[in-house]
Amino acid sequence: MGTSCCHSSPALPHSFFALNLKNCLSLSSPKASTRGVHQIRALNVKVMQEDMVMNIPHVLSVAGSDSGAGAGIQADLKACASRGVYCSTVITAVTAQNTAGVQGVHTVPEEFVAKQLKSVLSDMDVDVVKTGMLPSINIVKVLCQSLKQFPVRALVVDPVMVSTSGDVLAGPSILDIFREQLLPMADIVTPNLKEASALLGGLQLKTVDDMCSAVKSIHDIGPRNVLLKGGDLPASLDAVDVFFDGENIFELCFPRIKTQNTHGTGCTLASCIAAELAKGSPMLSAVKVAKRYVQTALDYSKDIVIGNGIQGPFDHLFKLKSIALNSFRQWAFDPSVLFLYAVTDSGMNKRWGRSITDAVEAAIQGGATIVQLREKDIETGEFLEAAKACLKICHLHGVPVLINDRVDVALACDADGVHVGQSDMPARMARTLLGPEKIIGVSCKTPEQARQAWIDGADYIGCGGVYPTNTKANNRTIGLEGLKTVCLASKLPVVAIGGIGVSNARSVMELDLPNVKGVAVVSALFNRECVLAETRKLRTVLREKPAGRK
Ligand SMILES: Nc1ncnc2c1ncn2[C@@H]1O[C@H](COP(=O)(O)OP(=O)(O)O)[C@@H](O)[C@H]1O
Ligand SMILES: Cc1ncc(COP(=O)(O)O)c(N)n1
Ligand SMILES: [Mg+2]
Repeated sequence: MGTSCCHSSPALPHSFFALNLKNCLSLSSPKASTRGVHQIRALNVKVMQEDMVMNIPHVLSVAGSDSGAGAGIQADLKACASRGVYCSTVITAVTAQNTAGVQGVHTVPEEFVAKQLKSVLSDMDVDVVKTGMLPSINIVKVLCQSLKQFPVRALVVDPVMVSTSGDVLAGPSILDIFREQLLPMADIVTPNLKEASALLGGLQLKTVDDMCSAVKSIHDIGPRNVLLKGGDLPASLDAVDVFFDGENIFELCFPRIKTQNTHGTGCTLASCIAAELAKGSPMLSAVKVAKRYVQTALDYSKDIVIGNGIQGPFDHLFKLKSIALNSFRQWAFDPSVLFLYAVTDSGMNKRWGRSITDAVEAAIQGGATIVQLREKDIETGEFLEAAKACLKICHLHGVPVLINDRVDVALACDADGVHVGQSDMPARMARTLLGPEKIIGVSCKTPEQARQAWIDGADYIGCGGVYPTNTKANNRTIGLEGLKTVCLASKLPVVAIGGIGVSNARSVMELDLPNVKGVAVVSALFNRECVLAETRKLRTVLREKPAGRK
């Protein structure tokens, strides 16, 4: 690795910050003076009189605005936010831009760029400056002056000249000042193929070998590290970026994602590098994380459609895909789905010679309103595949799917939620991992557990065993009385579970407890020859009006 001391001060995990704040004294190194950053600090900690305060890692993006919000300042804000880093902004140009290209550029006067720079840099503790579109020579000049006046710990330069759409964002007249002033101050410069070619006087760059020699020539201009991006290599090739730290060349090679949604990849990559450096990462790690991040975001967003042009933006927060998949689902959890709650059991299905998916399909045909996959004794890979297949079937019928216990499997297959027991992952932690919109159910036997489930952000309670059952070993039966006690103590909707079937489901419903929304059933559906017929029978029983009611 190169000479920058950021390489010799390994990053520490964030939990370290939290645990050791009281023990850390004066960990911040002095800010760099004129030439970029040799002193990337390992910890974002500073001393304020007696008290320790932790600075949130901070990137300042100096870039242009993209009205379509796929690239530029908007991409930088999203990338930093998703990497957990604060991002302030200095806007150098306002572009009229969409997925078809750039329709217009309005350059901000350099005096006003200087004013924005001063506002941010004189007040806030910026760790890393990341530059994007710098549309005039004078803007580059004021930026370089500001960096000398207010040194920061790292400078990431994305020498934006040509957008992914092929539009010119800074003309060739910018090249001299880039070469003479900006690049020599940079800790890393991240040109794409066209920009690298322009920096090298029009040199043709077509292969990875070309890229490997180009990074050395660009390094000679003065930046400490060079990352030459290969997004624009022929589509038949992998997405190869070449990194050079002054000593070693690294080819960072990832499979090319087949997608039109690559608008803003360059801005995002540079912002993500800046964000990782702001957290204290060494340069190569920052670059690797950034590349992986862009790859993952592209993969998640490969099928989204925003705009009618050829180059769409991608989703920095990796969420649009799951929203699109789950679009049948109501935004708020609807407790009425607990009505006929089918819980699978791999042992039972094996005994009857059917697959999980066949069992689930039959339960849905019979009228199940929600499905929980409770697979205690199969391998994770097999569980995940079965879960994906069940999700497809259930979603076709608008039926939500929950995963028992395995939050990892729920995340991996983008299930609708999880059901956790008292000895599984705490509901509060599951909520943190799954986010606000997923369904979380908790098994409760006591009013105290029910109260805790509410505090932890659960959506419903599974209460039982109401009747004796063989499905779960050492499971205390709480009876109808126990069910009543829990229900009266809780505001949450409840599904009754444990030994419930066609013969006794009505006694549960006839308790007439307003929060009992339905019954959850394992053996009565799946330990039978015909799952479809049993589910239908149960549905009929549940739908019967209580005696004496019209
Ligand atoms: N289709 C793709 N699949 C995977 N990675 C890609 C794809 N297109 C671009 N990238 C990656 O996105 C980043 C930005 O690259 P590039 O598009 O070359 O820069 P720019 O957006 O500045 O033109 C690079 O890490 C590149 O390898
Ligand atoms: C305002 C602005 N800045 C930068 C880019 C480069 O975009 P890309 O990351 O796709 O190369 C852009 N299209 N618009
Ligand atoms: Mg690109």
